[in-house]
Amino acid sequence: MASIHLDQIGHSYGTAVYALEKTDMHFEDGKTYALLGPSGCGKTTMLNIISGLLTPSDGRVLLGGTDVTRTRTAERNIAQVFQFPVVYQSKTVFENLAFPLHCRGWDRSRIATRVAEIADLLGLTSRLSQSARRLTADEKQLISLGRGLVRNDVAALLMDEPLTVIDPHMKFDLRRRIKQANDQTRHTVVYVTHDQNEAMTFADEVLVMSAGRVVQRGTPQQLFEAPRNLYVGNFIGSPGMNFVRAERLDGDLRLDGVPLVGADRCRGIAPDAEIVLGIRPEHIAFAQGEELGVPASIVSAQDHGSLLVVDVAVGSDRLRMKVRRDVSFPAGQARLRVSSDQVRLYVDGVLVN
Ligand SMILES: Nc1ncnc2c1ncn2[C@@H]1O[C@H](COP(=O)(O)OP(=O)(O)OP(=O)(O)O)[C@@H](O)[C@H]1O
Repeated sequence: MASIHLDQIGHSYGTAVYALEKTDMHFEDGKTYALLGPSGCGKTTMLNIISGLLTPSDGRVLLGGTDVTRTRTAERNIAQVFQFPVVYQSKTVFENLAFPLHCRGWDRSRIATRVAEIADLLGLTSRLSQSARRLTADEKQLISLGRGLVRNDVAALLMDEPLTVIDPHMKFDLRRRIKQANDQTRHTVVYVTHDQNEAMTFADEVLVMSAGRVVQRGTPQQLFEAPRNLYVGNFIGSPGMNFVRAERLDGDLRLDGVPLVGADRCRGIAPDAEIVLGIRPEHIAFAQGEELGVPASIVSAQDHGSLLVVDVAVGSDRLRMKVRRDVSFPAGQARLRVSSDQVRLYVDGVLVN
């Protein structure tokens, strides 16, 4: 395994607009990273620069400290898994999984042991002697994944939306299995996805991208708890963070007249700055009994499985809150309890506290 360093990397596909703006990015040896963002934000461009499928317009790629910017993909000692299965149709499942190990000159018994481990992990043991041609698209993609995971001596494992063709029912289980495999091998993994669930459950660190830039990188918890700007707050979470303008009175920040955040958290913020409160739907509840709460009216409720997402109006603002199905709440007017310590403050769209 190796660290990956993108040293002042940038890329343009021949136009004035950079698909990947100049950036310096370090991926630690043995950690799992997700590149997360909407279509066209530059995830695949970054991945292809790491794999060598693309030569960057600017900067250098270092694998384990060695400059590989001009080194061909085949010589970078990396494993890749793509969106669609790449299998040798004429070979059996066993032969497919064994292929990368044969190429490295492993002996037969070592290959058999390692292939058995990976097949077990991916639930392919009973299929090992079958021809790959007969498998479903799901199963073929499992083989591609298996081939990516089977070598534990690669510098890095690069995956580009590898679960796209996988049946949604299997995705959860498969994510768990890939994670489990990786916890054993401690590959350096860079995983491209536009699915935040995939990114947040799979990666040690997530890089949220927008328009050719990494706008925030952090652990799933950091991205959830302290989004650096409104874009990340919106993008992470389902539904995303609520943003409402705060009223500033006697130093406190209020929502519809109710104090939410104390003056101590506004220290250093210009007195005339417009402060926006970022509140996660998970951090709003209905106030109980005599408890002081923010007055609100219920607009609608949507079913999200075991939870309801309730749309509420507070003055002229709309907020969404997540409520357990078994919590009863009033049909019209309500009062909201907001977890003050979880409220984030933004000025000019950027997190300040
Ligand atoms: N070969 C190419 N030639 C010209 N422009 C390209 C090429 N490949 C990508 N682009 C452009 O570069 C930008 C970034 O594309 P990229 O594929 O890296 O984004 P992405 O986040 O991976 O998107 P997706 O999830 O849709 O694959 C987009 O505007 C895209 O249109």
